Amino acid sequence: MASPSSLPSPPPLADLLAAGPVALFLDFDGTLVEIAPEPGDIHVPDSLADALHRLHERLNGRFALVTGRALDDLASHLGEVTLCRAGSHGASRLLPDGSRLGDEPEALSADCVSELRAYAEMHDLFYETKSHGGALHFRARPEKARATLDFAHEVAERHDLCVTSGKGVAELVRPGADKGGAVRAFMAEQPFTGSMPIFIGDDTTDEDGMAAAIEFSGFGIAVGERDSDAARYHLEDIAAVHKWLDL
Ligand SMILES: O=P(O)(O)OC[C@H]1O[C@H](O[C@H]2O[C@H](CO)[C@@H](O)[C@H](O)[C@H]2O)[C@H](O)[C@@H](O)[C@@H]1O
Repeated sequence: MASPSSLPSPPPLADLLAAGPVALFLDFDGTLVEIAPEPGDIHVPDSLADALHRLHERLNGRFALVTGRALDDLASHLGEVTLCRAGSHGASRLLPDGSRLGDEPEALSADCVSELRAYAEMHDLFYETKSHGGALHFRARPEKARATLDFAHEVAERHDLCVTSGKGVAELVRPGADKGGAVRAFMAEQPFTGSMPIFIGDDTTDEDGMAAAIEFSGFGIAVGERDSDAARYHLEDIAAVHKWLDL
């Protein structure tokens, strides 16, 4: 596990592009936009969507957003985009024209959602309704982190689900929902095939995306103050990400 301070800064993107075709996979919360107290509170600059479309052009279409948010939620913050994007931790994937890449994942059962909602209410947590999962947010109640994670694992076992844990959150998802799956799915498509993937992210869920980038001879860039197993490089914060990408 590498600490942020032990990882170097990445070479300039222009140098990497000059050496050969590069594909960029970008996380959203904590990488492109600042973390906020609750999921709906994020501030997304009006200029961000246009800047990402310019980046998509610069990379000749080898560009994808890969987020834990559901894609409809992403669109409610970023607007409708004509970019490759994977939501619900990589399980729900769209191409720039809006056509689907792979199957749409199933939603959680009503029973499971009721159980999660009841737990959130009882323990004063924020419950985030998601298209293909259910998230228990304990950012405002950090003392509840351990118990919430234990509860999430117990629910996952009973409902044949998995748990993804991120910054202040435990989420129930369908098995196979991870960001590595999104990287592999896009890398099998033109214009990504044969390029060197770079995955940039700030959270534990991004480690799967970075590990998948390594499978294709690429690498990961960890953002912020989190130790990383998979990253080769480090960028200090969101401003540094924007600067490196020239957004
Ligand atoms: O993969 P990402 O794009 O980083 O999405 C991960 C989760 O992001 C959101 O939660 C996180 O950001 C919130 C807003 O800043 C913050 O309040 C929360 O504590 C963070 O966990 C989103 O709500 C989740 O659905 C995503 O899975």
